[in-house]
Amino acid sequence: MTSPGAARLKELDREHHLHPFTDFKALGEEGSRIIVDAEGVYIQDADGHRILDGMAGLWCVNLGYGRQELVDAASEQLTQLPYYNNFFKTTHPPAVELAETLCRLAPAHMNRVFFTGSGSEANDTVLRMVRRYWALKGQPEKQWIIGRENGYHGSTVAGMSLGGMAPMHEQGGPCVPGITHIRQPYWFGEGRDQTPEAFGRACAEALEARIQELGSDKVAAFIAEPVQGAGGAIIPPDSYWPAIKEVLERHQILLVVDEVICGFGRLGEWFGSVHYDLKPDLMPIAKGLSSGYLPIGGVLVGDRVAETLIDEGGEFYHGFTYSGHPVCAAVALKNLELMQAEGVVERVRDDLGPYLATRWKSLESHPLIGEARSLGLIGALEIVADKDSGKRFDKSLAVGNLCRDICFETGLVMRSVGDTMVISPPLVISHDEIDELVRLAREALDETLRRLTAQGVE
Ligand SMILES: Cc1ncc(COP(=O)(O)O)c(CNc2cccc(C(=O)O)c2)c1O
Repeated sequence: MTSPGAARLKELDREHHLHPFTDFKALGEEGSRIIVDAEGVYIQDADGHRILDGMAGLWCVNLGYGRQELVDAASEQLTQLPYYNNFFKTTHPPAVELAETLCRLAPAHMNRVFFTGSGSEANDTVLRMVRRYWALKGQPEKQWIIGRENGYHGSTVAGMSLGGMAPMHEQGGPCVPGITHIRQPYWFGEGRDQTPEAFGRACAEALEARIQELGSDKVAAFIAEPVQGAGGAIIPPDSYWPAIKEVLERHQILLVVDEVICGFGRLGEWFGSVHYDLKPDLMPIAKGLSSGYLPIGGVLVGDRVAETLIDEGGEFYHGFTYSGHPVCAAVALKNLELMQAEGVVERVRDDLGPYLATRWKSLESHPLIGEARSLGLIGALEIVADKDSGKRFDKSLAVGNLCRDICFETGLVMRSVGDTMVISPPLVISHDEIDELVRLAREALDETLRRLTAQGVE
């Protein structure tokens, strides 16, 4: 059956398809963009527009589009064994080999992995494991989990509750009990009355204060992303993580480092935990694990939690139909093999990350930009109404969304988080493509400024 034309697809999409994180009515009125093809760092829509995908899909297409090796790995596994589960004391080669590979790439103390179908399911698993661990240790009252305001840990009820995004809580609440949030290390948005170093320490002191408030014997875990992604590519001050580590080491509290975005080379290391010298007890993963070609997630489990769950736990009543799905695992395994063979992570650390940092920083000279920051291949631009004061535009203007839509017109995907523009390109991007990304971003900022000026916006 031939696929309907673009116009027909848009009509059917409007009639039948409810999109994630979308104002359904507004999209119905505006119509959706049909993405039909992709190669390298580019996507192509049904109208023939070639667009540089500065977001690698949703922070996930780390190896870029069109990797035939991943297609072949899926095809071969589909032919060999399209599905079987790991429930009935059964397993299959892809799940075993992927588990071994992941544990070899993970920090030395992490030697077990539990597979899921997504990052949200990984964080649901984290919640279940944290509670189970402390019950097995004879401390079931250690129930509180501390997250951060504006942190993102998924869209299941547990993921939403672990995350600190108020609009999600207002829509999807009541949240899972026993979860509380402290301030985020967002210096540009919340800390510019202090030096970044002082602000980083102040955010860590907030963790200490909350632990004291709740009682150290009642706090089970702290969950955080190394760099907050969906919250706006929030790179913490250098003082933040060392201070957080010091607080956690003084209390018997598990550390959960959510690596769904920061994992698999995004920050120039296999995991953000390596970049920040963290020792997670639990590490949710997804996205770059398979470069987004097929859905797979999981939780890497540190020895002290794993050994308790194994030696004292008996049956752990938790799991999903697609936990360790053979085709998804086969693609993830090939993805990791290619990343290792091509030296992708090392190139982000030693070449592409530094190159992007220099080119990205040049955008800070733009009249609309208050800060241009990046780490590895994650970057953010803070759009401001006044460069000196950092004053923002009125939220009603939705300048970030305007800039995002203009980016698409100029041939670039950049994500807007409020008035913060975010990029997270594929890790196979070249210097020339980084130059093009920065040029297109500057063009979009110029056009955004032109339109605001034409509207009489100061
Ligand atoms: C840190 C983190 N943890 C968990 C999840 C949930 O993963 P799943 O989506 O696979 O259930 C995420 C997902 N992050 C995510 C997902 C969708 C959109 C955007 C955006 O920034 O627009 C970000 C994430 O960024």
